[in-house]
Amino acid sequence: MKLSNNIIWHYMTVTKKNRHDLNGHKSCVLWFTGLSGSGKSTLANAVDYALFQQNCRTYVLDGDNIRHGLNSDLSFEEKDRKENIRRIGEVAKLFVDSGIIVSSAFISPFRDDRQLVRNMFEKNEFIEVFVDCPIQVCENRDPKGLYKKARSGMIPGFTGIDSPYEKPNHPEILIDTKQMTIEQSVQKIMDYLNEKQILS
Ligand SMILES: Nc1ncnc2c1ncn2[C@@H]1O[C@H](COP(=O)(O)OS(=O)(=O)O)[C@@H](OP(=O)(O)O)[C@H]1O
Ligand SMILES: Nc1ncnc2c1ncn2[C@@H]1O[C@H](COP(=O)(O)OP(=O)(O)O)[C@@H](O)[C@H]1O
Repeated sequence: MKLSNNIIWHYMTVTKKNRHDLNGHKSCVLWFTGLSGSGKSTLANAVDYALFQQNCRTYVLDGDNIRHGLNSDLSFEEKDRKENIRRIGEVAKLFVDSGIIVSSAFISPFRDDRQLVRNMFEKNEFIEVFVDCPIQVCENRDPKGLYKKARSGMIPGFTGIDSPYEKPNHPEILIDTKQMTIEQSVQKIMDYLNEKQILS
């Protein structure tokens, strides 16, 4: 059932294109997805910094941070993860509409949910970055001690242990953080943005 009837879209005078022209670059979302500990937050932060250094308008949306506020009512059950990603997709869309280059760092374990977000955007605006890293490596890194807790049964439904992660089939960018350094990864992403003429 549609909950909101009689709602009519109001078109604003300042367009997304106007904002791109003002900023000197286009806007997009770099959608980092991968296991906990794969390096999503590290890379989102590093790319954000690299872009900021080039005078780009940027922002990071990070799973842990958003779950402290906007999505603090959501759990890690499948239906709540779905709602988590849907809301972040909508927030990212607002940022992209405002001319900003968004780096989002959410596990976003389900293909359908990522596809739903992709469908919210225009062509070339949604850039899926698969932060690929074997679970053994993530578990060795265990930057927050969560794998240890999950293995001891303290966090039921932990992604990669007893909750699934569905790898992207055709990500725009694949980063193997077992093999690549943070600097190499940032360079690969910057090269992609330049190649797609997002930064010009
Ligand atoms: N059950 C379970 N499974 C996975 N992760 C868990 C869980 N419980 C808490 N955490 C912590 O929450 C962070 C993931 O939040 P996300 O919003 O990115 O998850 S999701 O996209 O809704 O699946 C995740 O952050 P990252 O480690 O940065 O990925 C964890 O720190
Ligand atoms: N090549 C790499 N790329 C990204 N992170 C790396 C890499 N090598 C080691 N790390 C480390 O792995 C950890 C990844 O943690 P984090 O970025 O919080 O991952 P996630 O956000 O996916 O949970 C950090 O401590 C980071 O310093």
